[in-house]
Amino acid sequence: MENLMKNTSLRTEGLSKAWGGFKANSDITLNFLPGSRHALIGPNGAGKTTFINLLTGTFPPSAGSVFLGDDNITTLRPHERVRRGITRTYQINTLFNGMTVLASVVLAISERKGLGYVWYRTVSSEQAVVDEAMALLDSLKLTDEANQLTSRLAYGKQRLVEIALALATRPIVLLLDEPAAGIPSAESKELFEIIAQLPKDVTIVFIEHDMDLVFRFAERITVLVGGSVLVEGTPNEIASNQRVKEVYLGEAAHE
Ligand SMILES: Nc1ncnc2c1ncn2[C@@H]1O[C@H](COP(=O)(O)OP(=O)(O)OP(=O)(O)O)[C@@H](O)[C@H]1O
Repeated sequence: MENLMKNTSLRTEGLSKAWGGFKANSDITLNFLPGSRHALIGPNGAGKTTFINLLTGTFPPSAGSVFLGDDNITTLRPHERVRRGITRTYQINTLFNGMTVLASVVLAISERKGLGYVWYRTVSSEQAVVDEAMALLDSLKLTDEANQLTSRLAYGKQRLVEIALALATRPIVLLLDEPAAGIPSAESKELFEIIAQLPKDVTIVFIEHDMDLVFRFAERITVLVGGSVLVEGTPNEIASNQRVKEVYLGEAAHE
């Protein structure tokens, strides 16, 4: 199913996750504005990845709900959420070795279109799929790498291919879990510049530890501490918030 409702917003109400007695997420109520670039920040162990996992349906919440527009999607499974338009990337490399960049993206588009498992035939016969894949690669500055094996690419380029695969699902909301992790800082700035230029109808939620990147590219920032939302706001509001300075930015400065 193609996603036509690009103005749909993702939001949570009282979302919580406990592991035994430990509360990894507590009562998180957040609204991601359609088309915004929204950073999730917070100290290690603050619950950022847990929250992303609750949004994608990797595991069920202990309490609370996830809504996409008017639909309560709390009980939907991950692949059903992808079909609704919620797609993610991971902190770790999840690419298939032995495939070219183009073939990987063609496969992902074919999957979305219900043409999975016949991708060899698709490559030769479905020019539209190849054209879409090449346009996607162009938007991520990966045209020159189209025919290279993903395993041969520099790590930063591999992260971009992962974003291409996520975008191939035509997401309404793209969740990026530390997209620049492990990438040299010059390259990570380039990566974020490419992310910033992605179509404005895609809401992008990203976890990032590098505060320069966060304050440069985010339009909204949510600070999580100890599994709860400390504060949410514009970069200016976050930068001037005394509690954030005390519990997070000050701490980060001492790392
Ligand atoms: N499957 C699990 N079982 C038990 N505890 C877990 C599980 N997953 C996460 N946790 C715990 O929940 C807490 C929050 O982890 P999470 O990975 O969400 O934090 P984070 O903010 O993403 O941290 P980081 O910035 O280090 O990636 C951590 O203390 C972690 O050990």
